[in-house]
Amino acid sequence: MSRSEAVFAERFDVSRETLERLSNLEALIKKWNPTINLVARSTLTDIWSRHFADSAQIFSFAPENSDHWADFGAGGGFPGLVVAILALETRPELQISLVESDLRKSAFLGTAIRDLGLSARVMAERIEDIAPLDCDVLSARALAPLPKLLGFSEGHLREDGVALFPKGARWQEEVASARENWSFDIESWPSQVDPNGKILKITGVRRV
Ligand SMILES: C[S@@+](CC[C@H](N)C(=O)[O-])C[C@H]1O[C@@H](n2cnc3c(N)ncnc32)[C@H](O)[C@@H]1O
Repeated sequence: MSRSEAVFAERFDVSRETLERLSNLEALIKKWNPTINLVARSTLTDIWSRHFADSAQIFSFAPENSDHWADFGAGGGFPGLVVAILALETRPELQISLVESDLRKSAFLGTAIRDLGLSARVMAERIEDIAPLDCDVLSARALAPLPKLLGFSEGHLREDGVALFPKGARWQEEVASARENWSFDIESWPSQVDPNGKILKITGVRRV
């Protein structure tokens, strides 16, 4: 086991099977990345601490009784594929929808789901075009500023649902800007991978 795998395993207390699936995902990302740029090349040597840990911390903030998780702009599968891997053993009933409009990236997501034996569906469409998802957890990493994310959540996130958005150093500006048109409750936790970042947990989203 590599040092980064060992650190991840200790931090998130996951099984050997989960580690093996994450290792297989790492290999798939490295294989596909030169052609479709799933993650920044500079982070390829750091997939466990930059991408897997970031996704796993988001998973840890979701309510345990949630039943439908949607990841918007899933890209190379962060956090959505990692959520599907972590859910496989701990929450096998969780329905997972990965929305990704780029056809090559959505093909990658489909291949990863099949090869790793995961349970998730890929929607190769623009968020603006999909039918209401009726999800109770919505995540999006590196997709858009908060006001736009709240617009995306409208019509998809249940009234009592939870949005989980990792944000960087300017998160407070994004929250202030979102307050101009939206009312919501917010909790935030320091990100374990970005010293200036936060994980935002947003509930009770309504237009004002
Ligand atoms: C910067 S990438 C982030 C990918 C992934 N969430 C991550 O953190 O590694 C943003 C992704 O969102 C997708 N995307 C952007 N706008 C979208 C839209 N309107 N509907 C669906 N996907 C979209 C892009 O194709 C891209 O893969």
